[in-house]
Amino acid sequence: MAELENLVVTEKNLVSMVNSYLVNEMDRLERIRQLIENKKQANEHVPCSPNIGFASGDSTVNPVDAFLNIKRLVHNRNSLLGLLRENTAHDLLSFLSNEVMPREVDVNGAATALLRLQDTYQLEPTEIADGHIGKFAQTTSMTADDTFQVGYTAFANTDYYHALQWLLITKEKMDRENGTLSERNRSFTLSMLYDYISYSMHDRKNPEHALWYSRALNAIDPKHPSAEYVEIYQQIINESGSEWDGSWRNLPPIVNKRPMDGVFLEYEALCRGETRKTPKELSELYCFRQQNTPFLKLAPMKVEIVSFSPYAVVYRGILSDGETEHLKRIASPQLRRAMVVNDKRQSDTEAANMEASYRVAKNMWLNDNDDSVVARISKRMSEVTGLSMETAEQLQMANYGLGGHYEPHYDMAVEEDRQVAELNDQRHGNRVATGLFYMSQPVAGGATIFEELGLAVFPTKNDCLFWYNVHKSGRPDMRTRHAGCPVLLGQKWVANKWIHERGQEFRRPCDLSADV
Ligand SMILES: O=C(O)CCC(=O)C(=O)O
Ligand SMILES: [Fe+2]
Repeated sequence: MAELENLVVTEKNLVSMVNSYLVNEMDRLERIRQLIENKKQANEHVPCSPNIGFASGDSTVNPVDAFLNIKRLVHNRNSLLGLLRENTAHDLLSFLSNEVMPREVDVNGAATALLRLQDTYQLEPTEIADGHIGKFAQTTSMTADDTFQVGYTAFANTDYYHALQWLLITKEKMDRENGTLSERNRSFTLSMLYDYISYSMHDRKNPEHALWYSRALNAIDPKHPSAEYVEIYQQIINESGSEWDGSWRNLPPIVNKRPMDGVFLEYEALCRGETRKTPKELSELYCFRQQNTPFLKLAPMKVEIVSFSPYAVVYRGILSDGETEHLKRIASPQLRRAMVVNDKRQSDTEAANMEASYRVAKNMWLNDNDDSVVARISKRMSEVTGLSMETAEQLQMANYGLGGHYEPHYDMAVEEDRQVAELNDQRHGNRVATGLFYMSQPVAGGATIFEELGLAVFPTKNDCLFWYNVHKSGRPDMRTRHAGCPVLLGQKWVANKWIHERGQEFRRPCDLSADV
């Protein structure tokens, strides 16, 4: 998202580069035309034969003619070769190969992001297709070609639930657009559309509709490889005892329920702000001004408790606008696609730093030694939390992508195994606490949610959400499972400060009871 503004500039640059390419290219073609024109005129003044100079038979071999002809031919050949080889597209080609230019995978990524937003925020696909982002914004309406791209992306990912929705919208839009957009201007054909709808209908258990579209495909393109499915669908219908009479009017209603496997319903509800806090629980929460150190006496911190157990607070206004903007400015050029460590969903051999669809963001790290603002923030964090930052990680800056999110996860290592042992050896113990700084305020979406706690915190710029990931005993607190919801509208920038166990022995001592 941080790069989208640059893309607008990129598009403007592209237009001006294509324009100057066209001017150069027309000039080059004109020079080729003139060369041939001159040649034509020159030929008119030269006797037809034996102008090559080496004519056989009885024609006179005139050495001067021969010299002139050879010279002219060589000269013309070189000029023509030079003009043909002149590569005026060179700059344009290298611009188009530049990594800032979006590629096919980005179109697919953006389409997948729309589908994620549709599910999480319970948006109607028809509304999205007409350019409505919930109640938040109205933008350009999509054409049949646009909605086909979304449906096709889902289809290619074997997500037939979304594919069916978006392909049917495409069909409807196409019927409405008839005449204004010819097939030549579309990236798909009617056969493709009927083929994909038919298969999606079949997958979503609508055999009558699958047959209907298969027949339609057969009618327009009898040689299409999928046209033979007509018989298969007919058989499925016969075996199902369907009472359909074969007419369009009596087609049964389409069924297309969202498949629920791998769906985090709790997560999505919290993202929409449907928290599970009772009025009583809410009434117990409070805010206070923290003034327990000499520094804080001079500059009290506004603290808002959002959960008592595990302890989680929001430090209001812990950053200034100037600091936030400074950090985003220095981070922007270095943002790279975020990797996840030790991915549990992969086999051990693949477990390394990797991209994952469940974490869609770009990030980079800022070191205390590199920048005085970064160092100042660490110091302030130590002041308000009472914890040592000696063993904390660098500040991780992250900018979420289109529909960017981070699915439910723990920040600390949760297994009493090699992972924790490694952390103890090299990384100063487990991540005892997290400070999540909000560096921007998305217009909609992008909450940080805690599934177990039924808690959703919506980002507010310059604030920091802080919580303990482990009990005082050092045991991981499994209630801290949390997620970053997809951004519906606007920008989401965060910065993570992960604080480690070593150095906190006297600041947060072990308690007599294990799980406090
Ligand atoms: O962006 C958020 O709200 C959560 C981010 C997060 O949990 C993380 O980066 O570990
Ligand atoms: Fe996290």
